[in-house]
Amino acid sequence: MAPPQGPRAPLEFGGPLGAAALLLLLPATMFHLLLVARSGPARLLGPPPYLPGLEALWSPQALLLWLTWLGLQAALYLLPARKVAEGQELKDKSRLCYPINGFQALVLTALLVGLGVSAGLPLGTLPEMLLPLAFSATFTAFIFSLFLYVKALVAPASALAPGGNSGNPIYDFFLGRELNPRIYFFDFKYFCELRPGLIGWVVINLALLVQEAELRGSPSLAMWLVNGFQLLYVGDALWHEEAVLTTMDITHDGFGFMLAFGDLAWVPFTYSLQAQFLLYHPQPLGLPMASVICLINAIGYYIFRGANSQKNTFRRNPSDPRVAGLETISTATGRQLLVSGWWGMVRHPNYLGDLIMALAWSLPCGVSHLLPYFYLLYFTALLVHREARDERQCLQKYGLAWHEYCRRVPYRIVPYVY
Ligand SMILES: NC(=O)C1=CN([C@@H]2O[C@H](COP(=O)(O)OP(=O)(O)OC[C@H]3O[C@@H](n4cnc5c(N)ncnc54)[C@H](OP(=O)(O)O)[C@@H]3O)[C@@H](O)[C@H]2O)C=CC1
Ligand SMILES: CC(C)CCC[C@@H](C)[C@H]1CC=C2C3=C(CC[C@@]21C)[C@@]1(C)CC[C@H](O)C(C)(C)[C@@H]1CC3
Repeated sequence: MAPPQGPRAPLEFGGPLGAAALLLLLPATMFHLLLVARSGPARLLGPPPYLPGLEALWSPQALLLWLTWLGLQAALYLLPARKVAEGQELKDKSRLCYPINGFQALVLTALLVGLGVSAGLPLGTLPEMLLPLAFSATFTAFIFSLFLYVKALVAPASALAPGGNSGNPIYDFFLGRELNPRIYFFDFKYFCELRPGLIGWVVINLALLVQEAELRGSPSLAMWLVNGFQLLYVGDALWHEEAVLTTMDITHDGFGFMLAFGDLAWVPFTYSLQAQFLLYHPQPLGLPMASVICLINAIGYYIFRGANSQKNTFRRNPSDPRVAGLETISTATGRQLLVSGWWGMVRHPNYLGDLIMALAWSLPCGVSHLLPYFYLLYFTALLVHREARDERQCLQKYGLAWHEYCRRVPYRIVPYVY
């Protein structure tokens, strides 16, 4: 059994009390958003329109559907992959292998859903099941996190994450103890981060579009835009699946309730909020405004993809001709930091692009309600917090070289603002 690492890693998220509050607050916020999106006034701030009873939340059919979905995605994960990629080096100097077949899973899911719809599957009824489905996803995330917590008790110390091993069970349950929990080749964190939630988000959006078409004759332009933008985002994530192996979630964070709930419940049921809002609150959108919004999304995507690809290319092979001409700072670890190109503009250009896209996803919903802007607000808070965590880790890793980088590139996310 692995001993707890003690209080060496500083506690995050407000320690055990903060973690306990988040355990309740995150699911409560998700249900609040689901209820408010379908209510007439759609008021983000204020009490929910009603408190659902257990009969509105608990449905064996929804649980069965949810488990079938997880099973389908797990089966697609296990299919032969076009490539097997190596992850970052671990504490014991080994590297784990990951199948690169996420995009294939998206395409096969689309084919299966298409086949199902042509065989009479009532996709348009899915929006009515969102509440019990979200409840099933939350329930499974709790049970799954318990399993992960217990599994970590028998994991070797070298398999534990730097945080999440404080010895406080609530805090550790929330943050996650084991870095890469696996059963043989099946990596739970990698699977959850990119498959059931992200692909589920796209399917929920599509079901909302289908229901809107059934209700009003055809989907609105606003609904098309939201569906198109978010499909591009998910498709891009799965196309560049290998890049997720260098994100903080995979390389640093343990797998516990925060990520299990985030991946399985929060992403599909709250990231589809704009499409949910549009189904119940149709918004007029003219072609000129739609073109402006498309341009905003394109600019955001260009920055997001450019910055992420530049860093990934550089980390994989610094002498790649696409990045070889960029200016760098050497660090004591032997790794270098880019100080020109996207990473010379601000210290997190990828966050900037992501935030611009988040704005483009809300704009089709008009400006009469705050609710569709929830994602933008939450995402700004998430990225500011994430950026602070990343800066702490980089300072620890690179010391003086990081100070030099901050001096050369003073702004964090938005040039001349922040
Ligand atoms: N939609 C959503 O809900 C979310 C989306 N995201 C997106 O995920 C993507 C990945 O984000 P995230 O994992 O947080 O962080 P990043 O991809 O920005 O990775 C940060 C790491 O990049 C390396 N790095 C930092 N500066 C430089 C530099 N100048 N030169 C070279 N390497 C550098 C450091 O690691 P090292 O030096 O060790 O390589 C650092 O720890 C982002 O695009 C973000 O917007 C993130 C969270 C949620
Ligand atoms: C529930 C809490 C409020 C916090 C949970 C956070 C998670 C929802 C996010 C943490 C990092 C994420 C990433 C993506 C989705 C959201 C979560 C899981 C990502 C897969 C989205 C698509 C991007 O292209 C990406 C770069 C692959 C993202 C990686 C990080």
